[in-house]
Amino acid sequence: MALDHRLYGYQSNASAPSLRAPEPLPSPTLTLDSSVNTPDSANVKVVVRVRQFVKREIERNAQCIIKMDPETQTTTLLSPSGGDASSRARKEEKSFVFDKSFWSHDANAAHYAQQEDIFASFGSEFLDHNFDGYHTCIFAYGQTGSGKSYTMMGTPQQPGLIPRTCEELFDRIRREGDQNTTYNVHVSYFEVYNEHVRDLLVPKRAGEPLYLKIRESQTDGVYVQGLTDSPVKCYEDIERLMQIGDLNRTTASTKMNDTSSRSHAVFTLTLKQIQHSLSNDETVERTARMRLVDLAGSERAKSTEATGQRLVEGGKINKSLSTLGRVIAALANDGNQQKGRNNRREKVPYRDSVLTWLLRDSLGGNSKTAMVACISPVDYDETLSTLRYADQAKRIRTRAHANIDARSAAERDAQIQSMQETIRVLQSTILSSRNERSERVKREREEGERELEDYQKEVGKMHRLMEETQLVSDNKIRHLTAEVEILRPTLAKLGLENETLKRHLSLLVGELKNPIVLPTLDDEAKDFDVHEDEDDSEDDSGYDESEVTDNLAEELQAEAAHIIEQLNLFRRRVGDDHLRFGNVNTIAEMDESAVSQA
Ligand SMILES: Nc1ncnc2c1ncn2[C@@H]1O[C@H](COP(=O)(O)OP(=O)(O)OP(=O)(O)O)[C@@H](O)[C@H]1O
Repeated sequence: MALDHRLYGYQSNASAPSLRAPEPLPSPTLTLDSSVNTPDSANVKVVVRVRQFVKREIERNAQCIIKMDPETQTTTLLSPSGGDASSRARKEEKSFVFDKSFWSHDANAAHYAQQEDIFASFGSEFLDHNFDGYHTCIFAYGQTGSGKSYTMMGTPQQPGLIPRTCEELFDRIRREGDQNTTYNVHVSYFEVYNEHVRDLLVPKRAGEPLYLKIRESQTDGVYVQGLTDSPVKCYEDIERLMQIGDLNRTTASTKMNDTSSRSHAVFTLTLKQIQHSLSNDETVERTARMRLVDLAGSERAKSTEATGQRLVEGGKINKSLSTLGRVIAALANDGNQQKGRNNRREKVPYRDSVLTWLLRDSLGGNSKTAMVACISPVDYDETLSTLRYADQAKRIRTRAHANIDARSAAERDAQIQSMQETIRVLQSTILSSRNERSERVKREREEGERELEDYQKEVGKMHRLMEETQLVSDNKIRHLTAEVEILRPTLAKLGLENETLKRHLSLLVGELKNPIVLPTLDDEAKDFDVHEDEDDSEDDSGYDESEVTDNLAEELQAEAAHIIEQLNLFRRRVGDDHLRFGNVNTIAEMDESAVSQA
């Protein structure tokens, strides 16, 4: 698992009941391992899954033409029986080796792959990458009705990769997360339908559908403008959003599938881990984006018997999938020839479809990517086409790097300020272009609109940054308050021990200075002779007990002063954060209790 506890440990000596003052509380050292920012070049991981027969196939007594070898991970497409001699000759047996070949055809088979097996084989590994700060993408590809939605989303009884990834994400944060790190998770969900982007988290409205624009920026790459990006605190929040999204997704019944997805659906989780250091107020941010894509299925009009709207949809789906095919082929070829990046960018036809344009980074850039090729157990041609796609995808190499950013609290504040300034400039530009009444109005209006969009984006970013800063601060306050609470009994105990020792010492010093001498019988006999010599009776041993006890008292006082100094340090740190971010009640309470303890 990827969470590195060396970075997170925060030790407290509070439980050690000794007279030693506690060590200054160590803050975790935030270190950036330079190796994590070296791009990690790796091949796209490709797995294949064959589903069981569906009702219509059982009814027509279909024959399974897929064989899988769990040892070698080979998937074999068998030549179907029946048909004429020329078609049998054309449909010969073909074998392919993948990272995994999942046999989900026959539930009684020893190597039967359930939903949890798919997640365990790479969903979990991809989450490790996300916690390390890498972007990932898993996409399901295959003909209509081959099991893509079942694999990605699943059913309430048999949840697929998306719900399992989300649940495991929050489980890990709960199990392994630590108090020096703030975890911030956001979810977006959109579909590409007939080459248009629709936000699946916004309810469908009557009338004109609301399509979103695709834009590109230097800092954010290609993105969907105005897409809902909902903050989520727990798995139940995501579950609710998934339900909204699935209700909004465009599906229809076709001859090949009762609930056929008519769009490509892109579910994105963004995980931001902000790790803070109490000693220098620095933060290290790891930002990872997980894209989980359920593509629409390729389909043959002959098989689906689609007409009208369904036929148009099918055409668009096939067109974007064929662009995806060309992108995969170009990237695979590029991976083979090991050409430079600039060369790659020119050749790969990302811009030829909305889907490939949006997935550009996931397919050939900064992402660790996996493809699940879903196949039906019966259709030779469609399955061969899917297996060929998958075989090509194996050769694609992506170059992922960990998205890690270290900055001080001052830099965070400076960034917020600079954003405020950008927003101010954009606001005034928009206002002045609105007031302008020249012949260039149209062009300027368009520019104004673009500026307005930039403005809205900047405002959104600034809000996010402020929200994160607030979360980090709350976390630090919680952390420091907890430390003070842990130290409180030790401090009280030390105070008591200190008082008792002081009393003992003063008694001891008093006794040494004025010893009480009880008379003995001999003394009584000599009773009258000793008085004159009393003041001269000095100890000549050289060991001055009063000096030792004085030293001890000084040491104890110094330790007590050190403890008080530590407490004051806590108060100052907590005070700083409260001054910056508010919460007056708590600091007042802490001040009171700290003063009373001191
Ligand atoms: N591994 C599996 N085990 C059991 N049933 C499955 C499995 N895979 C798919 N199915 C069933 O097969 C049918 C088609 O699956 P699904 O809707 O996931 O296909 P799809 O590839 O998403 O199709 P489309 O591209 O048309 O949306 C569904 O009834 C689904 O429940």
